[in-house]
Amino acid sequence: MSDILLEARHLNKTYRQRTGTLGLQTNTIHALEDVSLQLKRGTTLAVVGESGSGKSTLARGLLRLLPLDSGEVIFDGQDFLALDKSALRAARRHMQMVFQDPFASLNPRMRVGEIIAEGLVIHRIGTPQAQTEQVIQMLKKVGLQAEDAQKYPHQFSGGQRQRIGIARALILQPKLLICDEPVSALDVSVQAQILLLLKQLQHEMGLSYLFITHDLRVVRHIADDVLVMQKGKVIEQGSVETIYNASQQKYTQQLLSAIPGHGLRAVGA
Ligand SMILES: Nc1ncnc2c1ncn2[C@@H]1O[C@H](COP(=O)(O)OP(=O)(O)OP(=O)(O)O)[C@@H](O)[C@H]1O
Repeated sequence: MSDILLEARHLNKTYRQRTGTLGLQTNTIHALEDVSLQLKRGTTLAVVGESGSGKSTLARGLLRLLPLDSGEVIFDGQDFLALDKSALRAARRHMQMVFQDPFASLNPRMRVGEIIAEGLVIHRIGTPQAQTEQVIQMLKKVGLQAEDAQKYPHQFSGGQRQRIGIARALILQPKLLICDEPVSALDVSVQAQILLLLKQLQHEMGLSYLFITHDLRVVRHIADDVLVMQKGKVIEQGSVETIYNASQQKYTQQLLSAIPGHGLRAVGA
């Protein structure tokens, strides 16, 4: 078994936008240009870049939630983009996503227990009783309580709602978790708790994370490796230490300089 869980090779994606008063002209946006990456099992790869750099397009392309123009995605040894419908459904069980806004991504009319159990129900895993037990175990794992299964999302704080989002994503025991700005909507003290929880769960469950963020402060706490994107291109990649201590790129240095305490050390160097 390869120690690489996810590999992307030369991904490209363009969007066409209608412009002009009558919308008769078109403008091509290169959202991904020759993007390649490798995520090692049990580790975290952070994808960093400012707004519009292509991070969400990359996440959605990797999951086949949007079609890519070209490139290859190898997930757990399989040519992911070539899988037929039933093989894709089976593989999707092993890749789950945690979203930025835990309120918008949780159905307000469903009880928390039902939200977390949904993956088990869709994939017809276990009896209703076994599903209930698994949901309760998962609630405890993410720092919530069994009684919380009966409540609705609006009864929780932002941080607790993100715990629910994480429980929902992990109930199927996936191999890969794609986290799309999972702490950006939270207060700084709550961010730290959620990052700590993600780290503990990674260790306990042997998870691999692709962690998308615009915030290099967060990266330092969670990532092993970092990939920096600008305007659809990978401009730098390496271990978190290399990127923090010896970034070669002005753009990365500028992102770093926005971190309080990191200073302007390297900018313009
Ligand atoms: N459906 C779409 N149609 C046209 N252009 C799009 C579409 N989705 C994204 N884009 C453009 O593609 C580029 C990359 O967008 P993307 O959302 O992937 O970046 P991002 O780094 O995730 O940004 P953010 O942090 O703001 O979400 C941007 O220029 C964006 O305007």
